[in-house]
Amino acid sequence: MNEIESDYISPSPTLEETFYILSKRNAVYRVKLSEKGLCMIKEVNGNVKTETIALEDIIGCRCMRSKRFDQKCIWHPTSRKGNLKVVDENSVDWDESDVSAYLYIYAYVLKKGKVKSKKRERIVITLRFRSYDRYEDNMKEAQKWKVTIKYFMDCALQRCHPLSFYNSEKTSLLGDAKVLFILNPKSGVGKARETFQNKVVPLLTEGDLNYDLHVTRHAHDARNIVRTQNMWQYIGGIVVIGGDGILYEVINGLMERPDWESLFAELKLGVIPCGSGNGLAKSLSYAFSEPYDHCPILVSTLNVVRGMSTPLDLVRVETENQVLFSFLSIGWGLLSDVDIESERLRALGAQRFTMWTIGKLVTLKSHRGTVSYLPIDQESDTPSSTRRRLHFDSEGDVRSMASEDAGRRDSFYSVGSRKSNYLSAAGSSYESLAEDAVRTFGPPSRIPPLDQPVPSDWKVVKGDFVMVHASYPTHLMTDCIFAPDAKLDDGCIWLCLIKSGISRTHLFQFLIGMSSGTHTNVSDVIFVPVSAFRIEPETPSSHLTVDGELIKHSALQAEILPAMANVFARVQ
Ligand SMILES: Nc1ncnc2c1ncn2[C@@H]1O[C@H](COP(=O)(O)OP(=O)(O)OP(=O)(O)O)[C@@H](O)[C@H]1O
Repeated sequence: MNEIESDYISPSPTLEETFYILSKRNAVYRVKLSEKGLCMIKEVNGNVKTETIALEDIIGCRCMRSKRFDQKCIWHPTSRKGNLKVVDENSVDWDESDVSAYLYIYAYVLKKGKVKSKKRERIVITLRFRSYDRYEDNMKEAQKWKVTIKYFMDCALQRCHPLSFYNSEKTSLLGDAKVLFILNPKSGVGKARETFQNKVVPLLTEGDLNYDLHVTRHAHDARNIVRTQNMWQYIGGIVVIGGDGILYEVINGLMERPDWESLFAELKLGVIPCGSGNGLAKSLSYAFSEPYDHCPILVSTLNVVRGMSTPLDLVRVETENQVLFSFLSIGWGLLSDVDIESERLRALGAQRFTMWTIGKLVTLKSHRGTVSYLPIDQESDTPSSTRRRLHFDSEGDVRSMASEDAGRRDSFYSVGSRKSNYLSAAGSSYESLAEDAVRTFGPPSRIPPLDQPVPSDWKVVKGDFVMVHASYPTHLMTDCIFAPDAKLDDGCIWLCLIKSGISRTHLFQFLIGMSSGTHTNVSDVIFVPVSAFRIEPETPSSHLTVDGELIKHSALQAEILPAMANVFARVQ
């Protein structure tokens, strides 16, 4: 046994079978299945070659039977069309003369190379079982392999989420839990429906995912759905097919439920990027070194089909008239103005941001106000991995918090009812949330209310600002690595301040540098990790955005909620 083989097979393979290649004389495949994956040892005229498929690259398998008589290959290591025709094991359209059963195994393996040529490549392995004279017996063998592969995949999921909901008796197999997909047909350039049908559904079928699809009919539809429907039936997760705006709706809709805490602890959230910015989808792939740029939809869908998740920081945002929850960014000034004002160029996709930024630089505006923040000393502060996740009781009190930072329990209840902000988008209808009907739950604040001064250990900067922007994951958009050192659950808000004295050269360097992450060191740019901050604008001269969505202009403060959500990601 060589090194690769022993690595894959130790301690011992669970299933092992020998297959013959009819088209090649004297060629034999020994296929072994263990909890680490598949190991295929090919022997041709005494030469031995070993190929392996790691379990984490396998997304599913299906049992089939033949449709036509003239099959000859026992396995196809590529997606090339052979002359093998098969039908589902339950189909009536089968060839009675062939007693073989087939197992199709679907895997997406990483093709390594230079950064740009790195990609995930589809591999379909077809095993033909025909040792017995009766189809039923051969199918039993194929089923045995299928069940074992599914069992190993389930064990891997269990190892990743040992304390999950599924440990209870409610669901026997992790992989069987249902996923809700919420699709925004208006996101990005308006191609989400086609993308879902052509690129996502085939992967969901291969992964045998149990799911429901909801296509939004208007803005706030997603928010209403997750607030009012039984989300416990979607314990497999909630996945948006759209941009960051639709995920923002889902997160805020969940926070409007009395059972928000247990849902955030159990539910996995996901995004299939069809928007213009797609900041979170890119950040998730970047965090796990996945080749996103080559095929964003494939990489993001694989995250969902595999079912693994990782914790994600959220941010609690309080304005004078509402409490919101954010996963991506908060902005005031230049970048927010570009985001909102370039909406009219939506048909251009992500290009709209670049074009509008150039225009804004010609007539650069500044905005008067005060920005205060509580810096994080990264040397001495507790690393994220050892931070406790806070727990809240049904009244919003913090249970496991130390007494010196006891929660300000009623900060969000004072908000009472809140009017919704409606963004206009051509061709859509809008449905208002009934006033008084919606109440924001979610974790309480641990910082002083907006109408009280900030504590003495906060830093205060007054004056005219070109922009104030904060991000928690790395990427604001696919091509904008705004917080290069961010981790998904580092407990940091990465805050950037640019005052109006900055030269055009430095501002230009800053904007260009955002695509590579070098902007953080440009002169006259303050870039600092904080756990909370406050913006008090003096005049409503600029847009205020949360996760790229426009909110009513007002004073605002934000604080980090470490590891508040769980998101689908390529966790090993
Ligand atoms: N059916 C619909 N018609 C019109 N607007 C909708 C519909 N469904 C959702 N919306 C709204 O569309 C807005 C934008 O959606 P989304 O974030 O999916 O796309 P995007 O703005 O192109 O992407 P990104 O946020 O990444 O830039 C959201 O604020 C959402 O409320």
